[in-house]
Amino acid sequence: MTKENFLQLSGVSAGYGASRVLDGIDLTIAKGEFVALLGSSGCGKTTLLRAIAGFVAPSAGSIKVADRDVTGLPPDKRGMALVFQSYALWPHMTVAQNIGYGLKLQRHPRAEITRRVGEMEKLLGLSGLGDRKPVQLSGGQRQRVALGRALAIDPEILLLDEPLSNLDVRIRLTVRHEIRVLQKRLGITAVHVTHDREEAMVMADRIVILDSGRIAQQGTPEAVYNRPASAFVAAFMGAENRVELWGQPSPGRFEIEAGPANAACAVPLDGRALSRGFVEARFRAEAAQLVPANAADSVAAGSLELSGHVESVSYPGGLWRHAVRVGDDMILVDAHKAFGQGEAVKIRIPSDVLFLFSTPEAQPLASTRSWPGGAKSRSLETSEA
Ligand SMILES: Nc1ncnc2c1ncn2[C@@H]1O[C@H](COP(=O)(O)OP(=O)(O)OP(=O)(O)O)[C@@H](O)[C@H]1O
Repeated sequence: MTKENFLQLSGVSAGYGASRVLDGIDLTIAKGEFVALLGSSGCGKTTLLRAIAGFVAPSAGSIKVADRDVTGLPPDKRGMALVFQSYALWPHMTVAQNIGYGLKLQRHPRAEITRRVGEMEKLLGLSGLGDRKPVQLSGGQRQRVALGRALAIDPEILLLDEPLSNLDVRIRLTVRHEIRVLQKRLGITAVHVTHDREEAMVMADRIVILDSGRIAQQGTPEAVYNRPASAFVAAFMGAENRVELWGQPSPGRFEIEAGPANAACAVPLDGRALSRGFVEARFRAEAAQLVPANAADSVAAGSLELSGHVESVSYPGGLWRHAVRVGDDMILVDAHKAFGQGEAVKIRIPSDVLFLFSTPEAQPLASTRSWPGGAKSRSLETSEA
């Protein structure tokens, strides 16, 4: 074993009865790494965490910790601790008894339990609260007790199942930070299930995005945010605006042809695997620039320009949000100033924040193409990129 493959899942499939939830998961986690499992509801995050913990038996594949095959081991023999969303504290026990619970089960001497509980209370800022019952604590304090109970048994791996989702937003930000600092300080390996993108981004060293029981992409927060590998990941990471374009690769560039609502442009390929045909373009509301339709300045090389009309304007805070009708699509664009309802506008998207993915229909070569909505291409002037 090296430090890099401390926790190793190979071909793990699992499900409930006849329904398969996880499909051949290969995942390697380094010692001391904080990995977030991110995905929409029902994609299998919790099932994966529970398979690692030993509460769900894989139907195929293996799970190893430091080269030790733990696939067939019961949860308490895996050197892991699980923290739930619901805290799962014993209501009749004090804070100290709750924190010491796992140690008591492991039959540690009473003096050692007292010492370890004291350490945990100090570590988690719970000193002085040892005699309280969970009902006498705030949500954030309760979650810290649950964390203390998990850490008290000195696990090699900490598994966190949406531990912050019951906390109000302000407390969540604090506890999020506390968990991260603690995890780094203790050098503990952590796997954190969440459906909150921002939480995964700020806490994790690496994000693993699941889609229907498979890994859609994994990488640093920066990598999955800025270089999504698929339209699914792009949308999940906030690039919800979507338009369909037609283009073809040329050396080093992807030439996008003018369409009913877009000007022609040439986007640097930058290693993207794109084929001739339709592509799905995705971008974030804040990544695009909104300008009046009659703006005289020329668009930057490689930027995509779309034309449309403002349908509605709102102010969610910080920037003005515009819903812009572009052909059949509704595109959201943020801007520092508000444009008028009905105003003709252009949306400019620089190439580095424009994600392009070939669609399944990308391959066929058609001499005359019908664009969605029936309009033929070349209804906009071609701008040189
Ligand atoms: N005990 C169970 N018995 C049968 N099916 C289950 C069980 N637990 C989960 N499932 C199903 O397995 C699938 C994956 O569930 P899982 O809890 O792993 O998803 P998740 O990604 O954690 O979702 P969420 O974010 O909503 O918690 C879902 O379709 C769910 O209905």
